[in-house]
Amino acid sequence: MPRKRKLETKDSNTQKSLPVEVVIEDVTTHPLCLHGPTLLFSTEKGRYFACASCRNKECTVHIDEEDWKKESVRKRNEKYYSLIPKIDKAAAWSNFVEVKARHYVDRAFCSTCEDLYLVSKPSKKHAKEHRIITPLTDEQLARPTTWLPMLENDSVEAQYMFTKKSVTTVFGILKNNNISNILCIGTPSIHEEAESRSDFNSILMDYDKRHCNFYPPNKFIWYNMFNNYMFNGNEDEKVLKKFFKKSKEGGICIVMDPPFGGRVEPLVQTLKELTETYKNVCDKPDEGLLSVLWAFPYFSEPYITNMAPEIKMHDYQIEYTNHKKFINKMKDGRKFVSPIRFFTNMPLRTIDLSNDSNYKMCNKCKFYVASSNNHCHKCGSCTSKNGMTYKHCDVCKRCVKPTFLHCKECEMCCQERNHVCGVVVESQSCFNCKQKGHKQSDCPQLQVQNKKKRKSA
Ligand SMILES: C[S@@+](CC[C@H](N)C(=O)[O-])C[C@H]1O[C@@H](n2cnc3c(N)ncnc32)[C@H](O)[C@@H]1O
Ligand SMILES: [Zn+2]
Ligand SMILES: [Zn+2]
Ligand SMILES: [Zn+2]
Ligand SMILES: [Zn+2]
Ligand SMILES: [Zn+2]
Repeated sequence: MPRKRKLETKDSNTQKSLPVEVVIEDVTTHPLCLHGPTLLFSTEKGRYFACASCRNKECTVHIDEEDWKKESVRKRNEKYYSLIPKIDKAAAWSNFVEVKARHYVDRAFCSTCEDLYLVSKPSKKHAKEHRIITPLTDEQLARPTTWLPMLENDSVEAQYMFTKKSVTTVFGILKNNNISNILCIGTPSIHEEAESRSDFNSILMDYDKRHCNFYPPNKFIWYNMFNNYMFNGNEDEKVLKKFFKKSKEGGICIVMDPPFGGRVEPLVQTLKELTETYKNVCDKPDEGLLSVLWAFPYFSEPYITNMAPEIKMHDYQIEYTNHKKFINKMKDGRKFVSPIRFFTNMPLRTIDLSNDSNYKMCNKCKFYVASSNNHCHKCGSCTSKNGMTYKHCDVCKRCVKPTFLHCKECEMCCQERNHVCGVVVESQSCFNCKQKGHKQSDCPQLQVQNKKKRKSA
């Protein structure tokens, strides 16, 4: 009798083992929610439209695909045309100019109202309990990420800022690729740095609309990266197209750092749509995907390379200033290793880490890898993903984490600690699709293929 297998499923959108897929298609005909067009999700139980914003629990729009065909449902959804907020960028900019013209002690920002104002001339009364930040120097106005309170709602906006060192690494990579135009998606600290330099031109697209208080209308777009939605519509489309046109001659790169729980499929779709716009505007029909430097967890690698094979993962461990979870993990005394890596379609050899003693040049791979990474001659690559030194298993014919041991019963390498034969552990990945939580023999991908084969036979 076959042993009963327990499959742990986790109800998060981190794509660990949740059988929910995003259907990739044109979203402009989808129902709306306050965050722009919804995405179409597909599960075993059926397909439905829901908020595109990553794990947004506050947004309750949920419409079954079948119901969307009904006139009454469509009518009810129309209200969102007028409900979706817009921002007055011109007014925000003239306010900034007025505030900037005054002495720094007169400048203040109310974090509760998201309002930049003059202490001597408050535009409205800010209640006692409001969080006021004052004074504000020129330097602070130029770098709001250094003092704006972080939005730390982990599920939706989770803001984690790059350290200075990581910012420097990004600019080094861009320089090595002759890039002078940066489309910053969810990377305000890269935008700030670019704006402070004369050799770069940049635009920020972010869901945090507080940034509109500090930039002229052509430098910031209030944006949802999961459905490629610009809240100010046509006005923003023109701004983006103008930016693309201007970058026709110099190189251009998208530098993107999505919230960590974000889904890969809609993000890749966004990259493709932005590339299409660029190609049309700049009349470059034969260009491939725009250059991209995308910060994301290493365990997303199979999903990203599956959807966009030209995007490769580099071994650089991106550092953040305020990752609470990161810092907590360090309490047990172990050296903390950031799980965030760069994914890029630029040549990996252009990531020069010669000044960083935590990295070494692999002469076989021809790019920098973590010093702890070992080049495996059997696999033909530096195989570590998570910063540990992996070891090769001759039975599985691949390198595995050092905490794994080959189990004859399970016919695969399994986490050594607490291993129970037959129980598939969340952290184990399938040899076929690399997804976690099931073995190759249970791979849904292979089952679909087998079904198709059976049908055609
Ligand atoms: C992990 S932080 C990255 C910050 C970056 N490391 C930096 O130093 O500039 C995620 C960023 O994406 C933005 N963001 C969150 N959800 C978004 C969405 N749906 N669309 C666009 N931007 C979003 C956040 O406001 C934040 O700036
Ligand atoms: Zn206030
Ligand atoms: Zn190597
Ligand atoms: Zn190996
Ligand atoms: Zn093995
Ligand atoms: Zn599988």
